[in-house]
Amino acid sequence: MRGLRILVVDDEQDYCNVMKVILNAKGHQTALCTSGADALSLLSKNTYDLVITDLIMPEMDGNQLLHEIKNRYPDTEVMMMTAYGTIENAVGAMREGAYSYVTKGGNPEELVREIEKLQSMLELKRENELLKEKVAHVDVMLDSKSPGFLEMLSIAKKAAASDTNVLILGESGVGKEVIAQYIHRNSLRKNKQFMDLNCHAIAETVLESELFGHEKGSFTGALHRRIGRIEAADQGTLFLDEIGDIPLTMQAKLLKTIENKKIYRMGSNEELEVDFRLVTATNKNLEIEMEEGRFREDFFYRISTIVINIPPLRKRQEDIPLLIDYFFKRSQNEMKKPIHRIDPDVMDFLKNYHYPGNVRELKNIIERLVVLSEDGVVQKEALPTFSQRSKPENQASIQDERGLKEIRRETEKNHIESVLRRHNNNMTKAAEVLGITRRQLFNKISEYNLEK
Ligand SMILES: Nc1ncnc2c1ncn2[C@@H]1O[C@H](COP(=O)(O)OP(=O)(O)OP(=O)(O)O)[C@@H](O)[C@H]1O
Repeated sequence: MRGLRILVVDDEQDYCNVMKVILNAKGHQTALCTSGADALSLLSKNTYDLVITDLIMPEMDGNQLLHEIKNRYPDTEVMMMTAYGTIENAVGAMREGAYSYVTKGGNPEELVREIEKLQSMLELKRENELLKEKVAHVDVMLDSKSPGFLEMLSIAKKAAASDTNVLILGESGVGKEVIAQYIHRNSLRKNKQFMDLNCHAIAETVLESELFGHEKGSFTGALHRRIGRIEAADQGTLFLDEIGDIPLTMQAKLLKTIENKKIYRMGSNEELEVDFRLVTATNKNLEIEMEEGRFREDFFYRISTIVINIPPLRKRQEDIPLLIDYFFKRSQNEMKKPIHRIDPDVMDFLKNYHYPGNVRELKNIIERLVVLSEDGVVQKEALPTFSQRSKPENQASIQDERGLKEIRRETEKNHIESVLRRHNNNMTKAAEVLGITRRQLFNKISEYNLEK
């Protein structure tokens, strides 16, 4: 079991010191202070799982301290220490939210047992939260008939069993996060936290605070202490998506963290030990990023002990029918809209489309089809506009040689057409959705020769 972060509060310094020896010997991290005011000051800077406080102290007594703690830090548990003869007070404290009480000067085993009970309870609480999270994420489809995908899965499974850093590569929407979670679920860390962070387009200070956390007041706007993702991933898995987007300075900081397994929250001198497995992902070509000086080589070698390449959906055509079936079932369940007929043209399209947006695009198209279905029937008119126009055989837009202007015009035209259709040609509504005036919309309609 993971040791707890404990704060002992007692006006007798010697007693505090003895407690520290006992608690640290049991694997806990113990901090000490000799008054309620000092305790509150420490609590405002550090996080503790448990405060063990003497009941009788000058100025602020244990009950007052308990009251403050429960008000300000409801997740921190409090244990009362009480001398013989004041047990009633301690029982009263439990009514106020104290976890339990122990007799001061009694057998230390009593204290150790109480803390062990608390550890089990906290562990259970954490596992419960994780379980809830997992149920939300576990709904994926990894059956496959594609040799490339199956080989990738087998590498992922082997990687999961080790504790090495994994880098997942693949186009946008292929399921990099899905595989990161698969690795976590198949690893020894599966009962601990899976913390993820998408590093794309996050300002550097925000990214630093997201990763490392910060103390209250460490920068303008830091109104509260915040635990960073790295700290929260302790004993679990940290998944950093879009790793190719993080600035060089942050790469250097992360490299140091991976090597030392230690962090400081922003604005704090307290060194925190962290133990996590790092999984990263990107759709960028990191070799080019390194050549062009945007990605550190030493960082690359650290994070890429095992590299997993997820093939794009167009290279695993044989899996498309499985995924179609899976997403139809899932969408029907989620939306409570049973489907009993799918227009054969829709199926034909779904099976032959080249899915530049990969599994995400397939999933979105099917969700759309189910939303737009009427009386359990999926009509071909419900397909997105681009797909009604392009026949499967001319969908190879990877070799599209048109200029940007033409592409922009086509996208604009298709989008206006689909918004108009969705709103039954209601010009006011469509103009509002498109963010233009009615007059501008009229002009676009005549420019693109769209039928109203
Ligand atoms: N095998 C799968 N089973 C179920 N859903 C999947 C599967 N693969 C991908 N998806 C779904 O497709 C969407 C995209 O997946 P994911 O976010 O993992 O892709 P990604 O490669 O990380 O994308 P990006 O590069 O844009 O971050 C998600 O909604 C995800 O749930």
